[in-house]
Amino acid sequence: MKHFAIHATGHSENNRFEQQLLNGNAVPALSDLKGKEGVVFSEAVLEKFLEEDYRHGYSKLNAEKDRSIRTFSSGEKRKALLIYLLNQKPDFLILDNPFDCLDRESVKMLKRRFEEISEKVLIVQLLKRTEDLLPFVAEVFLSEEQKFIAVDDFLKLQKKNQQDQDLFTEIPPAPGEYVDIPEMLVEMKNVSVSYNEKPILKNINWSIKKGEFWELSGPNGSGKTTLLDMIYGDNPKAYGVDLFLFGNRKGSGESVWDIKKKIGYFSPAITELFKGTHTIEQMLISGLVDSVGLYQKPSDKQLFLAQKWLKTLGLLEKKNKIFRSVPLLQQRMILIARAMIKHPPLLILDEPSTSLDEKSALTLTNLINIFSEESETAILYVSHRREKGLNPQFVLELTPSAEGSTAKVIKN
Ligand SMILES: Nc1ncnc2c1ncn2[C@@H]1O[C@H](COP(=O)(O)OP(=O)(O)OP(=O)(O)O)[C@@H](O)[C@H]1O
Repeated sequence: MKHFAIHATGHSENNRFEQQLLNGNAVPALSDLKGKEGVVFSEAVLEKFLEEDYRHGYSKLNAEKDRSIRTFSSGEKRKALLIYLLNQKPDFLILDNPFDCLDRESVKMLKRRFEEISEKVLIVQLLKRTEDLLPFVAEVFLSEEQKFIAVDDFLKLQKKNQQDQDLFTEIPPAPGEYVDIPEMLVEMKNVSVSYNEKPILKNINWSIKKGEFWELSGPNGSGKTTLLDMIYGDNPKAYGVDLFLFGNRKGSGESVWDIKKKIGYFSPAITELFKGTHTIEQMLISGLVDSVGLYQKPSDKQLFLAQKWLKTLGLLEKKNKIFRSVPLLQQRMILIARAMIKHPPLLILDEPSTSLDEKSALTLTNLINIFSEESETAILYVSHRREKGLNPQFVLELTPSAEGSTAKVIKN
């Protein structure tokens, strides 16, 4: 059986390409599959199950019936989906970037599993990262050129592409200065968290100071999102523990809204919040006023700053384009720049390179490194993938155990 991969880059103008493929239209090899039973492993399919769970309080993915699938960590949700799909005994399986959000061990385990099922089931892998390429794939279809090439030629091409990367050399200035920001932005002292008596985090001691660049890492379910949520969200677990944000104990004094004013935030999930018809320029400016989209006339100063960022990102000519109409990489860079534009005391980037190909991820890494060097912002970067070239000063590594995850600080 000949399996294949389809490579779509973040630069591709045609974001609907994957959808056409899933309908069996764009690639002849896929139209051969008509009449056969196929299943799709993708974020969109997962979302449907989550919605079902939201509406009916139950989803077919949920093995642990006493707990909503929505409370599973992102890795756990994906594993549950895969088990469900394979139980359908499909003729073919479309894997839409199956390793996004999974830790190394899970990736290894899944790769072995895919190898086994490839003996009976035809696999089509929608691929962004070369390192994710499944070993039994024979040919790669290039979505931009609309042609198949051999795997070896594909790997050579990717290597060359990564060398032709544009580098950022500077970032636009801060709009103003934050006053009364203490040296210690985040401080946790012996913080432990459990859900339904299951320990998740154990005695976490962690402090983030002004201007520091941190990476938060750990396998699926180790508690990264829980920690982030305690800082940025309104996770009730943040109250009643020794967690201090910008000098105040969380839950006393400052409101969540006041805290959010001092934090820039990006996670791929927020892209979904921007369903309106805002232009790229408006999207950037909305980062200065902490709104989802822009609903007031921008000042000259705001327009000037947006102009500088658009120039830095090479998007000046596209400033009046509707945000949702531009390619994935550009949407990603705009939302990350939106989080950076106010030079917040703390910038949180939650899995910012998800769904990007290698070259796009390098571009993003370069922007984050430069921002860290040239601004006074502290950065907290969360990811499973060790991005090539990313320069955090410290890594907080979570290691799961039966009593909850413990944390270790690694200095780079
Ligand atoms: N509301 C909740 N109720 C019960 N358990 C929960 C709840 N929220 C999270 N958990 C559990 O807490 C653990 C930590 O989850 P968390 O999402 O913080 O992990 P993570 O490191 O971000 O994982 P991933 O990398 O897969 O996103 C997981 O086992 C998860 O199932």
